[in-house]
Amino acid sequence: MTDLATFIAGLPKAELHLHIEGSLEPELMFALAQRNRVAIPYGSVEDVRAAYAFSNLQDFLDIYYAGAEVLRTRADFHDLAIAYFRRAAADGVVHAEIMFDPQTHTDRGIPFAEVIEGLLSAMRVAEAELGVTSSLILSFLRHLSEEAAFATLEAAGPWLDRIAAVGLDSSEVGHPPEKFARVFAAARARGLRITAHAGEEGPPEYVHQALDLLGVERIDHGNRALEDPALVARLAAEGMTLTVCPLSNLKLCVVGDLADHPLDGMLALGLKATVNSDDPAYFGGYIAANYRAVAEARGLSRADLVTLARNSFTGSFLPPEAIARHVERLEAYAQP
Ligand code: HPA
Ligand SMILES: [Zn+2]
Repeated sequence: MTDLATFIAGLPKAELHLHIEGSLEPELMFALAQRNRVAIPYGSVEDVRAAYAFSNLQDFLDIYYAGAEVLRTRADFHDLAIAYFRRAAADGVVHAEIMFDPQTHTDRGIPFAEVIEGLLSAMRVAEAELGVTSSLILSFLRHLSEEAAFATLEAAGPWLDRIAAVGLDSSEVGHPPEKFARVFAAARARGLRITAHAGEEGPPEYVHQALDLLGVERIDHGNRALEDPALVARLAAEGMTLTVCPLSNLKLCVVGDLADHPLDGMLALGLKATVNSDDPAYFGGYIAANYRAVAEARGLSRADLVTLARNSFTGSFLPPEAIARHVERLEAYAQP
């Protein structure tokens, strides 16, 4: 490993923007297809990887939802999540807040219990064996209705004490946050924390709505907020965390080239940006690969990398004492 790669892998960090279904590697997709006797439209692992050429978010989502068809049982969700935790631990992740899309599964007849119990059992193993703590973010699919989101929140009822937050993902343009204002109010009333994808492909107005109508505590992506200086000033003044995903941005053509990625520009504007992997099996790398790629493309300093790691803890949904402990441990890495 290069010095930079060693430094990045050793830097304790939290991952705040990770779709567990997006960590389904082609090898596991094939294994689960066989185990569950599900047909998949690929002849080989190489065929799958070759299909991962996207020109926008929707191109990716079509393939991502098709891939999720192989996930059927609680053992599948356990195996999926434990594979992610192993990769994350090797990348220096000590805490992960993982999104899952229950509707992708319940709409295929998979019980909510199978999905969440499989994830929860992997989370217990990750903590006991890898020392990685984690929490769950239930993400509503925004291309579906408000009514369907309410039904999903209802289905989650027995597990609400094991779910940290709700989120909002899937096709952004045409599905503004305002569509889900009432569901998010209900989630807040049940004590859940709040995040939402906004400003990935959608306009700055969607970021305003996420703040004003959903009450988000952080913004997933947020790239297009940079088009609105007043919004940037507000996000900076409120100390709002942005969960930025450099390789995702490249693969979904949110940026044309990593050399033009706005990550360090965000930091310079006083925004609390973080680095995350989004859907690592589809976008070509886990969290350390994201740190490395953007660090090389933008010439980030070690101090910038420590700032990004610090932001990942301060932007997490961990209790304040745990955040303070993680931040203090980072001080050793901040020395020049
Ligand atoms: O990056 C994303 N954006 C929106 N929806 C998603 N679902 C998985 N990944 C994403
Ligand atoms: Zn995402």
